[in-house]
Amino acid sequence: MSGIREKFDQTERIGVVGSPSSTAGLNIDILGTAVKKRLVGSLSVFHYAQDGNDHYAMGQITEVQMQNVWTQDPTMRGIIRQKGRVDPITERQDVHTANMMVSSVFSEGSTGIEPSSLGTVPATGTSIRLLNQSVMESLFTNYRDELFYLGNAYGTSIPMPMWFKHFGKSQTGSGGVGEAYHIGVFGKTGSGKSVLAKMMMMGYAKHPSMSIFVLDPQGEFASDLTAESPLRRVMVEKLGRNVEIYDLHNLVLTDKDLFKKILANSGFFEELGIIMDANRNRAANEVVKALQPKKRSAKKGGLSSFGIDPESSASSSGIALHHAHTREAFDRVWDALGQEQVQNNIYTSKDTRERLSQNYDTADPDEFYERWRKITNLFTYEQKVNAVNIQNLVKKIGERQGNTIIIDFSENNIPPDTYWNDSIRYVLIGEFLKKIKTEAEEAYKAKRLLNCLVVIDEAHRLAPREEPETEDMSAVRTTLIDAIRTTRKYGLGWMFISQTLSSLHREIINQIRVYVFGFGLGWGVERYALTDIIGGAEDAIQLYQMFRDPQSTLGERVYPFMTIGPISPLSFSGTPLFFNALKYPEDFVRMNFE
Ligand SMILES: Nc1ncnc2c1ncn2[C@@H]1O[C@H](COP(=O)(O)OP(=O)(O)OP(=O)(O)O)[C@@H](O)[C@H]1O
Repeated sequence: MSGIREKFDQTERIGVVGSPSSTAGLNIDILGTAVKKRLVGSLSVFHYAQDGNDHYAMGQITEVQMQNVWTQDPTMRGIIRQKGRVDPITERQDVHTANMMVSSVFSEGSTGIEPSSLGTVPATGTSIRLLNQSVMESLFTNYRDELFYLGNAYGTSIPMPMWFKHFGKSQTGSGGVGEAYHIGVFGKTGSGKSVLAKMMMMGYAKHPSMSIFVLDPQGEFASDLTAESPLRRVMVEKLGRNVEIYDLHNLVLTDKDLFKKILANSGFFEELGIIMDANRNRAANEVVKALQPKKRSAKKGGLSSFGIDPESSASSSGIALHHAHTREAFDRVWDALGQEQVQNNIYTSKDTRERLSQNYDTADPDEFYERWRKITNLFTYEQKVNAVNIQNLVKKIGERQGNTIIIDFSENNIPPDTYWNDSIRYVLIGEFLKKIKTEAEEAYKAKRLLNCLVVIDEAHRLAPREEPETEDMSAVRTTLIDAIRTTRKYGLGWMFISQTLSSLHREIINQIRVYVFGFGLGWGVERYALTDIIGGAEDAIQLYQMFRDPQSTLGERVYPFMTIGPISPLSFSGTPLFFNALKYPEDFVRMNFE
């Protein structure tokens, strides 16, 4: 036997089961010896018999109440008002009660400790004790290698056991779930959510078979991994993972339609007075046609050689997209835009066509070439270190398991000669999302699970609840929602990091399985959104509202979180758990990697 009963008997008794209680929530009468303890958030445990076996039920104390009926009597009130206290009554007659939310139950049978459930309510008078590390260790001996720590139970110094199982098929000892979880990490700015998301990422990174892909619009993960940071030390030195970081200095776009889209939206045509969407799109088509092989001289490949055949660029037959940045390519395009037939294709009405013609004649080609070069630089391999296209980059998560790939889309990492704006950022992210989804589908068709976590920072910008302002943003939102709906069963999970719940698309929130809430969502619209998710569990909301803003605390900062979902052996009933994040990096690295 595990000796758990002896250890249990040695733990501190804080109260007894009181009445009324139910399997959903227990009422606890707090013992006089425990009323001066900080109990809210404490992990507590009780022993009871169910189906002839010893059972241990665990949970957190969510609320402590005090009542003294004597002091509510009007006469007593009067005396207390004058004297401040009535000795036999004030304090002595105080009755403290607490609510305990049971989050997990284990039974001790002949085969050892096994998960069970609270199938009955223990008798009044059943002792409630404070869970200590020694009991916890006995309970989880079988899972010891899988446990991972993000924090201590709220308001205590007891580490809260958690686990981050990979998304692949379960092999002996590797504990895969065989499907992915979508995860949401929420909290207002400064609540510590980015740090927590990184800690969770490291939890997953412990599995050598799991790939991690980070879409990093702020460059936060990238900068943390480039420098000699704790994150880098853990990922590279301790876990021996292959970490690759890419930004626009490396990325090469290859898609012809993407080129048309970017060109049409780049302002290039506006400078020629081509304003309306439809006309700009037609103009972009004409540009692409101009780069294609001329019909009479086309010897090989025709359309299919466009953008694919690296040898074709200099030939008169066509100019490959990755050579479009050359002056030769531009001259050909510029020349085409001056032709009457081409202008006819852009504008059907005579007036507008003539205006275009005039604008063209007075335009300075050198100036236009400068603009052209910045756009086409997105599509070239030249002068790029480790040049890689989106397709090949995404393949890295499928071809070799255990890769960690970070794509930095931040403003401060744009090469000087490259055209860049928010719209392109969205278009690029959209391309990544589509390719990632395809990669997962292909793996699944080949009877593999991708076993990959995609981390998306600033998720509310990519999938806002309100209708996005532009078509590009709207397309990204649709792609993202579509991807997360379908990829779970392919072993592809998404971790969304966001400052808000209320402005993130509902469909994303609905698909999330593991929620982590940091400080700052307890009021106004955020509170509504939160209540919606946790099903109106008032106790939990009240405890969540006691969280203090880490940015305005005196002394050492604590970063409190509430989590719901299958990331802890302490919670398989879906009840929220409360913890304070471990001090990062010191305590976190020591607890998990040393
Ligand atoms: N567990 C922790 N231990 C020590 N310091 C922490 C911890 N969590 C966060 N911090 C510190 O608090 C600050 C804010 O944390 P973080 O960047 O994670 O917040 P955030 O909620 O992601 O904010 P933003 O939305 O602005 O990115 C950082 O300086 C970080 O180093």
